[in-house]
Amino acid sequence: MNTLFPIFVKLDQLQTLIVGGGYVGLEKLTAVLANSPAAPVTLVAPEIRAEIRELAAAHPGVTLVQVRYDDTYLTDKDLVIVGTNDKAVNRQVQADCKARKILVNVADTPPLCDFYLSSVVKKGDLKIAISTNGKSPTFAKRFREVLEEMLPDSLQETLDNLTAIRQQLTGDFQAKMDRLNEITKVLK
Ligand SMILES: C[C@@]1(CC(=O)O)C2=NC(=C\c3[nH]c(c(CCC(=O)O)c3CC(=O)O)Cc3[nH]c(c(CC(=O)O)c3CCC(=O)O)/C=C3\N/C(=C\2)[C@@H](CCC(=O)O)[C@]3(C)CC(=O)O)/[C@H]1CCC(=O)O
Ligand SMILES: NC(=O)c1ccc[n+]([C@@H]2O[C@H](COP(=O)([O-])OP(=O)(O)OC[C@H]3O[C@@H](n4cnc5c(N)ncnc54)[C@H](O)[C@@H]3O)[C@@H](O)[C@H]2O)c1
Repeated sequence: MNTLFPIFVKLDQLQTLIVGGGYVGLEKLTAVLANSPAAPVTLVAPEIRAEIRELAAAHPGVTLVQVRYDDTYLTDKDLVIVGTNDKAVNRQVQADCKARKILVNVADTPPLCDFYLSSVVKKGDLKIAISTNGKSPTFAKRFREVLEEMLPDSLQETLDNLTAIRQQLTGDFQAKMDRLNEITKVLK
């Protein structure tokens, strides 16, 4: 049973720390910025890949700190993603986060994660997050590609129309709900 509870997090209102500046750091920073381009993110690592520097140059919310991790970088952080090539460092960051009740993702080490990243399908305002419960990230990626292909670009127009209708509807809560359910029946 997949007991993970999906939520959509406002990363542009939170402080995120990424520890590690290699391929994993790049992958996770890319995932964060693809969804929340203005998110304040600090990335700390003694070596930082050139692609990460390019991303940081294009995203003013990103701060790069070229030093080894120490726990002072957890001050005022809400969310941490760690993926260094030193397992002892990864474990230490996880323990430091637990002590401070900060949610942490240890990339590639599911038992140490408080949350997983998901594959994300985007069509305008519609966003679908895919989890395989950690069973196969590759399946999640492929399924994202299938859904991206399947969903029409016109979906945004549908959402915009529904927003307009939603704002114009009068009556009590139940009446509005009934009307919106009636209008969207065609989707079933
Ligand atoms: C969805 C996505 C989001 C993202 O990272 O942004 C994501 N992994 C992605 C890709 C990917 N990751 C890996 C491969 C190589 C092929 C393969 O192993 O399948 C590929 C494929 C590729 O890159 O093509 C390696 C890998 N990943 C994990 C392990 C450890 C293990 O399984 O034990 C290992 C083995 C490491 C090793 O061998 O040492 C673990 C996790 N990876 C997760 C998320 C979480 C579960 C998500 C779920 O429930 O499915 C979880 C549990 C934790 C986490 O990292 O958050 C992103 C696709 C984005 C997209 O394109 O849509
Ligand atoms: N790259 C992948 O797709 C992938 C896939 C599966 C598993 N992994 C595993 O994930 C780990 C990281 O992979 P990678 O490809 O990003 O490695 P990498 O060698 O490209 O980068 C490692 C990063 O960790 C940083 N680092 C090391 N010690 C640190 C410290 N004390 N504080 C802060 N940062 C520190 C380094 O400076 C570097 O930026 C490895 O153990 C690897 O085996 C990677």
